[in-house]
Amino acid sequence: MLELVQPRAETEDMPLPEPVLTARGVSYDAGGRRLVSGVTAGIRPGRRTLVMGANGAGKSLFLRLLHGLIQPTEGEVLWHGRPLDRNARRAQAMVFQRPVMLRRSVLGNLRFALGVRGIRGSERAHRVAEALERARLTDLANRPARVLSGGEQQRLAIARALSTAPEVLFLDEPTASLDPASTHAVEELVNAAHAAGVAIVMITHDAGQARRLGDDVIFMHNGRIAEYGPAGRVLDMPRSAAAKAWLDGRLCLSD
Ligand SMILES: Nc1ncnc2c1ncn2[C@@H]1O[C@H](COP(=O)(O)OP(=O)(O)OP(=O)(O)O)[C@@H](O)[C@H]1O
Repeated sequence: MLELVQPRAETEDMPLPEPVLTARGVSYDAGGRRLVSGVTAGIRPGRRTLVMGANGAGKSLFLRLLHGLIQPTEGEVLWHGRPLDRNARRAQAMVFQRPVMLRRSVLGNLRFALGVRGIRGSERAHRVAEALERARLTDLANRPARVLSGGEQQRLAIARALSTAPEVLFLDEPTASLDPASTHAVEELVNAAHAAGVAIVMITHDAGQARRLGDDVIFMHNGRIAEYGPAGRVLDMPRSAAAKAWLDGRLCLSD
């Protein structure tokens, strides 16, 4: 029987809520290699889970598996205890390091994302206005989204994702190419989403960011979860050799 790998009540007195997403013994093979290997983990509602690990450790693949963008070779991903389906994916949103912008205005990008989910009329207008304000892009609403700066595009991508009211927001290194001010703006958006009850699953290489944002940290190594626990504990007192080495700057590649 598989044991769920998730933070025990190491520093918390409250019982843990049921995971919204569960990976059970998930493996993923491609190119004749096992790239994700036997990952078992639960993503809990209302938590910010930061996924860390060296380049090539399998972090992006793990997020894609959780979001249902790729299918496990072995094992399963469960959404509220049931197999992931199209409706489950619609209750989730994903933002990439290089945001995907439609060839439309800022406003058009927001309207489109809501329209394809059947949200129209005054509800859509309300959500668009809220997203523009949240992303601090109201003044740029009519500008083509593709001419925005990297930071502005990332704010738009996150606000667009949040406008669809997801239960889970996946972020794959959203601040990797941003300056400190833009990084701060993105972190504010992530925290606003967290305050609204959205479960956050975010990849970062930045231990400072993981300390600022993380409730939990999943540390990956060679396609496996080396460690999963409360962020402060994992970052300050790592138990796995891989996390210790990475935090000491000794683990540069997933070797
Ligand atoms: N479709 C594929 N076919 C073959 N190999 C792949 C495929 N997708 C990913 N890989 C390999 O799987 C490994 C894990 O990839 P992944 O993108 O998950 O790493 P990561 O931890 O997100 O790395 P980084 O921090 O560099 O973004 C890498 O060695 C990558 O080259």
